[in-house]
Amino acid sequence: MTQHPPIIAVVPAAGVGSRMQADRPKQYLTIHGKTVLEHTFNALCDHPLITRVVVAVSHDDPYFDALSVARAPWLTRVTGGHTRSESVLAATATLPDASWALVHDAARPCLSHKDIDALIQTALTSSVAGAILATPVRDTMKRAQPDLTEPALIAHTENREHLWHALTPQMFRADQLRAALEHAQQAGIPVTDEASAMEASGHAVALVDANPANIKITRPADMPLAQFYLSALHDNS
Ligand SMILES: Nc1ccn([C@@H]2O[C@H](COP(=O)(O)OP(=O)(O)OP(=O)(O)O)[C@@H](O)[C@H]2O)c(=O)n1
Ligand SMILES: C[C@](O)(CO)[C@H](O)COP(=O)(O)O
Repeated sequence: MTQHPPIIAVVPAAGVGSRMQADRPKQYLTIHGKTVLEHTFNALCDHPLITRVVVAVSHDDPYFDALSVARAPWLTRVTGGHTRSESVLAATATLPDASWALVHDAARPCLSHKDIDALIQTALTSSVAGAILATPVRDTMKRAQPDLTEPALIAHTENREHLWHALTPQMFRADQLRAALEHAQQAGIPVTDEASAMEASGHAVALVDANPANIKITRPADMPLAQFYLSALHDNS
């Protein structure tokens, strides 16, 4: 790859983890002696093209300062918002316009070096505004009827052709991402990932076929899975 603007990782870590039902936000749960957030930082910092990390932490977070990385020179801390996109916007406000923002959930610690490489390669060399890691949908997809019955009832089977799961990291020029997030916020467009904001602003975004082991820890059953995938990643590195 030729000379390019700096690539700065943005880590939204201001969530409460309500679906995890733990005694603390899931990014501070421990796997193999390290918090989920520290595993995520390690995955990003081990990559030679990532020069800095900006983390968004909740305003009343009592855990972050206790981490040994809290005062690392490569780390900038900002205060997160009420939603994930507000947290990402607060972090992108600190980035130089011409830099690349590589946004990655704190809750996805099982990220491989190979997938970061593939994402960066696509974002830097394709004629698109940016790229995201994703995995093609494997299972038959059912749309449930909207009324909340128990059990839920199938309304119809969705066509899964060309359907992908959006993962992170998601990589865009910092100035374009900031403008797209601000536009979505002002227009009241709900965005659950950075690509949604970029799409709403008319940008083309590429999908990079990634390892499905890069799960977002969301519910209690995800913890043993993440533990397994982290062991497998380290055995193969
Ligand atoms: N206001 C928020 C909400 C979420 N996040 C971050 O965005 C990522 C993905 O969000 P999600 O899994 O939904 O996290 P939580 O909000 O923590 O979980 P839940 O929805 O179960 O409450 C996580 O790394 C989370 O810390 C954030 O930075 N700021
Ligand atoms: C960004 C994300 O992880 C991509 O799958 C996801 O959209 C986050 O959504 P959530 O509603 O915060 O779980």
